[in-house]
Amino acid sequence: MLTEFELIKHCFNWPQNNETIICAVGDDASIVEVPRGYQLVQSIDTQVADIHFPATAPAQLIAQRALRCAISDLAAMGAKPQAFHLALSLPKNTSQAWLESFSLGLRACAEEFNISLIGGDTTSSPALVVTLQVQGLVSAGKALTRDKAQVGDDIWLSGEIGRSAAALEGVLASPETFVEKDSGLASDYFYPQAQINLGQKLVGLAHSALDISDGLLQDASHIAKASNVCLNFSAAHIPTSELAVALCGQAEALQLALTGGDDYQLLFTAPQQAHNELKDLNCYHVGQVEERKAHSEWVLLDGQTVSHKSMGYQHF
Ligand SMILES: Nc1ncnc2c1ncn2[C@@H]1O[C@H](COP(=O)(O)OP(=O)(O)OP(=O)(O)O)[C@@H](O)[C@H]1O
Ligand SMILES: Cc1ncc(C[n+]2csc(CCOP(=O)(O)O)c2C)c(N)n1
Ligand SMILES: [Mg+2]
Repeated sequence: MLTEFELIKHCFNWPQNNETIICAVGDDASIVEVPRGYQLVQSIDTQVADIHFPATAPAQLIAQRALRCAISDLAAMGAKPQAFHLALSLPKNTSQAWLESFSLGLRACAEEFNISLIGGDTTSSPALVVTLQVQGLVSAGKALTRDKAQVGDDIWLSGEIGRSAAALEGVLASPETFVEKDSGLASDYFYPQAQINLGQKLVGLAHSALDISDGLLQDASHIAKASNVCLNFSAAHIPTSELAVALCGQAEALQLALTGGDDYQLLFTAPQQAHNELKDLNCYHVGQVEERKAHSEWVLLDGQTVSHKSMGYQHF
């Protein structure tokens, strides 16, 4: 195995092409410029082997999936990706080939989303842990947040949900066999489609937004609580995928869409006058924001209390 410093130089010090990056990999800390009129949006995301991804999945997939999941939080805030830090904790026996594959996957994904690696930290560890701090830029005061949903807003989804959760059983059965992106559900798991372009288009259009990582119902409750409103979903309008229905049936596909997580689609609310524009952006109208009566539910399905045992993924 390479030494700690050889490894950083060899795998994580590639040229950056972004004039807002003043100091990147190699110094004690990074320095970035925030252009006048913009604010910096920052988020940190940890992924642990066999909790967030199968430890035996190809390294290049682990890397790019982790970056896609992390920048999804920038999409949810309407930010344009700028830079990221990588904290990598590696088992002592990690091979150079594994590291090179991880680095290639990370770099390809960073280039696809035009985001620069500006630093990080590398340690040994009993388990593989990938932590990504990501940051992006948004016009000052314009970021999308969870706390501005208004009674009367339409509720929208950026795409089909439940696809990745439907893929999980198959992915866990043989993670090392997945190689290339295709039209199957495993691609939804390994290549979550962070809604970076849509997120920026929603600035000025949506009142509130988040990305769905834990499951629609659980994540919806974050908007409801932050905005002190009730989100009432229409089950018939939740966009499940034909592939998931074919694999596990209509009822299970809906259940996975509501509570499965790993979607990385955006859930957002917008005033009714934005309806046509959002339809043109291929978004799905899935419910209404309503007044919440004291002590009543934050999230309803067809006006009813949600009876599902789990509302989404919980670590503890
Ligand atoms: N250990 C912590 N210390 C301080 N703040 C935290 C900590 N863990 C989470 N948070 C904050 O709590 C909020 C919810 O965190 P969470 O990780 O659930 O974000 P998320 O976007 O909902 O999910 P995801 O982790 O899938 O991106 C965020 O504002 C996050 O910054
Ligand atoms: C191997 C494997 N097993 C289970 C899952 C399901 N899963 C794990 S964490 C999580 C929520 C998001 O995490 P966080 O809230 O930490 O961002 C979900 C849906 C997976 N992705 N991979
Ligand atoms: Mg999020």
